Amino acid sequence: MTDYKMEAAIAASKIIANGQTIGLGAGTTIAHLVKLIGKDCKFTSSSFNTINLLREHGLTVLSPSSLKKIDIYFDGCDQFDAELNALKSGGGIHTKEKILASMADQFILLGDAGKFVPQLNYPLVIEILPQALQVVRERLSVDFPDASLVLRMSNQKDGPVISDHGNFLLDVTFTKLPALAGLNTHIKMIPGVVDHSLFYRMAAKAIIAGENGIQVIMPIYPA
Ligand SMILES: O=C(CO)[C@H](O)[C@H](O)COP(=O)(O)O
Repeated sequence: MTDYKMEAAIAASKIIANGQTIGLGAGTTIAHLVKLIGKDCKFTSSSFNTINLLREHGLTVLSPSSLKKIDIYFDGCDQFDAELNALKSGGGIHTKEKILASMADQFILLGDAGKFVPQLNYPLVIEILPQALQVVRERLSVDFPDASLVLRMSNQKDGPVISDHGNFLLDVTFTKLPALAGLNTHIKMIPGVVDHSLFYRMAAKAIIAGENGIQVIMPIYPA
């Protein structure tokens, strides 16, 4: 059976040029890409696992805090739509991922064709300062009364998952995702919210692989 994530990673590896600074996110498609890299580049990553993999492959890893910009940021996602709005909820590291995506000349989404959906319907995750959990929950339950709000719990220890920044993660499932432009700013403006997992109109292109081969998708914004 064809490994479509590997196919997408192979296509992505051909874009990388010697001397570039490359940012990498998390997940299985990115792990394939790390194994394929044959260029003399510098790397940075938002992911503990990806950093370890880069080091195992003898690649140069820089701290994101030492950089102002990067040439390309490649990352997977849970879902994306025709505007290349992406939900990156599962990994719980969207805050760092969004910073790297914003630093890149090009943010390129990678994955199998199943990630491309007509309408996003995956849960949104919100990173919240612990002291603001109750007030943010209350605000969300008033503003989005139909949404289910679930504090992400650890299955490896007692208590909630703690983010890389010492915060909580709240998974928000909407019956229907509200209009994305408004949702993007509305959630971000709630005091106590660090960031949410909707990457609104940030990606420059998506490279996906499926039954029809490799597709490079550019964002289409309505007039
Ligand atoms: O955004 C993410 C998690 O929130 C990851 O990048 C995504 O899940 C990776 O997917 P895959 O393992 O299919 O490459």
